[in-house]
Amino acid sequence: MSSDKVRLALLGCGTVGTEVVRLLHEQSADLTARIGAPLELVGIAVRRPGRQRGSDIDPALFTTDALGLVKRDDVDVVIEVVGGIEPARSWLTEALRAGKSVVTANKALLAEDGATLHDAAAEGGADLYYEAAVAGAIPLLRPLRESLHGDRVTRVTGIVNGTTNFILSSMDATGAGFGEALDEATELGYAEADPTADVEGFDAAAKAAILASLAFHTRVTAADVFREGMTGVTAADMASAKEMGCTIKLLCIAQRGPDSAGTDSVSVRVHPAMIPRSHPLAGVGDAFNAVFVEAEAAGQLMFYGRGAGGTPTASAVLGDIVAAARNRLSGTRAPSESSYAHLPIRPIGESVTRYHISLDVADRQGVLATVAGVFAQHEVSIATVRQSGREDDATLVIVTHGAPDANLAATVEDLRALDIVRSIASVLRVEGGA
Ligand SMILES: NC(=O)C1=CN([C@@H]2O[C@H](COP(=O)(O)OP(=O)(O)OC[C@H]3O[C@@H](n4cnc5c(N)ncnc54)[C@H](OP(=O)(O)O)[C@@H]3O)[C@@H](O)[C@H]2O)C=CC1
Ligand SMILES: N[C@@H](CC=O)C(=O)O
Repeated sequence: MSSDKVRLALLGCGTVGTEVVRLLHEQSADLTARIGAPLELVGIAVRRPGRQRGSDIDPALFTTDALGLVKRDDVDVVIEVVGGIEPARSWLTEALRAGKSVVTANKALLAEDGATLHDAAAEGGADLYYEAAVAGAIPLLRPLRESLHGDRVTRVTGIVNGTTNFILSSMDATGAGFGEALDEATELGYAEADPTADVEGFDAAAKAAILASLAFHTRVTAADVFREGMTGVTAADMASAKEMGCTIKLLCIAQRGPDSAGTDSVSVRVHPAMIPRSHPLAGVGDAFNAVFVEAEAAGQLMFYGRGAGGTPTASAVLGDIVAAARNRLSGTRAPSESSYAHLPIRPIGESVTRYHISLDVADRQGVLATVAGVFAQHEVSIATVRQSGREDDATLVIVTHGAPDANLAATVEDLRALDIVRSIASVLRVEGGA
């Protein structure tokens, strides 16, 4: 690298990439002053080079040959904002092994096979930065990776998907059902044409794996994360949550602690849950993200902001570019990521949570005793019971004390088999509060 410039290759120029280019142009003088040398964008790889990008980018920069661009000798920093596993993994391992710094927003790749990227970075003595991969603009990974390294993080609870938070906030505010709220999110440009990754929790699970890996110094992949989407949350569930002084959020929860045999382990899960309105995450509305970190010495910390969108995400990418460029000029490297702990993953069956169960029952004599008996049989303690309706049209809403997921699953299975239980309308976890 010549010390007069830091040369950048950009892979992808869509929602995030276009904003990265705009900010690089608009903030060029400030960035030069902060880094100590100018940044030069030497090429942009895309699929369709002729496409209108909505900003005045020199057309000569575009190429469809991403690998060729990565391999260019004059490239110092590779910025990947394409997404997906392949070919992104091949491009980035090639760059890192060759000693080029990498900045990526690719949560799917980091969660599925982060180890390959970290190994390639170690092999090439190169920097791998990915602040934008979780919670967009919110500075979160650097605090976990650096500021909290003297502490022991015990739990991370977050709203890390903007689309689903918009949908659930709208259901809460208007009483709308899931479909109606999703249509609104699509109209306003929050939800993608195919919202599966968001509403089924895949996006949040990838982010949860990255957060857990950093928080607990261990390797967690997307496959280790228990995942349940939020498509089953109904207007009735939201109304029930309101009656309890709660709302419903799609949460990612990563916890460190002993498993049933007393071994230090981690559990990572993504699912909708009721939380009390007094919980710090309950007030996080619209498409905002927030992450609540609990550490032994620091106590409780809250990170809040915009978790998606081209400009907020580009802010995090630019921060990483500055860090990588400074390191190259000074011949230093980012603090390496520690994954020394090798903690086992605790199965979901051992997760202890409170539950809210809504049953449609025939209101015959003894129904309550029969239902309560099933809970007792599986050692699930009942905290409250509420009945509404009469005769063949009654609803029982039961809230439990904390119980292992496996016990609750067995309870629900046995309840389903009772002829007085016509249907189980919903089973939702309850998090936060006493
Ligand atoms: N959008 C957001 O709010 C956030 C996104 N991210 C992450 O950022 C990354 C980018 O997301 P986003 O900008 O929304 O995605 P887009 O789909 O808007 O853009 C993807 C870009 O990649 C290009 N591309 C796709 N395949 C290839 C290929 N084989 N070779 C070269 N270029 C290719 C596309 O080219 P073309 O334009 O020609 O089609 C496009 O420019 C993803 O990893 C995403 O998860 C992270 C946080 C938030
Ligand atoms: N689809 C994601 C985008 C950012 O990661 C979201 O809605 O949060």
